[in-house]
Amino acid sequence: MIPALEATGLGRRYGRAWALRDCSLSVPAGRVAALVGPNGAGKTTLLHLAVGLLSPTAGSVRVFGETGRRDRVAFLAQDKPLYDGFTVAETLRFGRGLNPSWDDGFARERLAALGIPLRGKTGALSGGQRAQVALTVALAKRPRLLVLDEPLANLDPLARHAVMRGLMEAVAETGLSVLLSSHVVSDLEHTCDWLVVLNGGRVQVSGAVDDLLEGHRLLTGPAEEADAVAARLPVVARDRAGRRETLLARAGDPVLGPAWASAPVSLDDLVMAYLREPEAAALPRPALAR
Ligand SMILES: Nc1ncnc2c1ncn2[C@@H]1O[C@H](COP(=O)(O)OP(=O)(O)OP(=O)(O)O)[C@@H](O)[C@H]1O
Repeated sequence: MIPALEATGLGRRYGRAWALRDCSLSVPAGRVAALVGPNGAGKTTLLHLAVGLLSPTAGSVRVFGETGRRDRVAFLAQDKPLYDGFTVAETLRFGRGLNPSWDDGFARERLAALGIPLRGKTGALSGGQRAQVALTVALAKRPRLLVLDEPLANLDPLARHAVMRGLMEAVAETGLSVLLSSHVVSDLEHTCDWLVVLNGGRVQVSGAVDDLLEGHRLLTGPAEEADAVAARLPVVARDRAGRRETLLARAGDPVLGPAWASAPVSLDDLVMAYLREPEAAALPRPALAR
């Protein structure tokens, strides 16, 4: 199947500084993919390249196999742009005028189900309601790929949950592919099924969340034996606390000595371990071999 997003040697420079460098990854269609990384990692740059708001300095990015056309891609920018003076109904009318594939029935039903009145001004809505209106506008374009830059920023936990649930419902109903950036990894664990970690403009991790979680373990044991364990297994990060050491290893469930405990990793453990070790990478071959 043609991937929703495929980047090959993708790079973008601002002046002499590379914001994104040598980025090669592929996100399959029908996934909810999370793009995480610290401030300045290059997330917005990658999203803008994906939707065609920026052009690459190097390499290429394809959406459903195409480098040029972006007519079935919807983009929700970081500041969730809505015209505060418009009512919700006017916002929908504006969207309908601009988008040939606009689904007005869907938009009205979705807002009614969320209890958001059409006659109110968008400027008077709560942050969570504004996020839902912006998401409804993006979904009503009936995109094949929806790209969202920090859709959970500035939302409380309930609103974050509601936004993620809305996205998952849209994916289940329409087969939509989603790429979203976020700082809040804990909100992504049960909703995103693909993970991309960007750090310092480079891709550190790209893969199915299930495979990544199954392929890593937290191993805790006596600090004096940790070097021997690390010599046998690919270790991403090490953390010593007194006489115990915890290793986050890229391994199934290794057989270790009786003094060692092995536990599954959470998405948060995994992301934090890679971000602390910028040289570590979990990428599909041949990127890993490189
Ligand atoms: N228009 C620009 N001109 C010059 N440098 C830029 C421009 N946009 C981004 N950069 C730089 O490129 C790098 C990546 O920025 P980008 O906004 O893509 O990161 P990000 O991961 O989205 O960060 P954040 O989480 O803070 O939004 C940063 O060092 C940033 O300063």
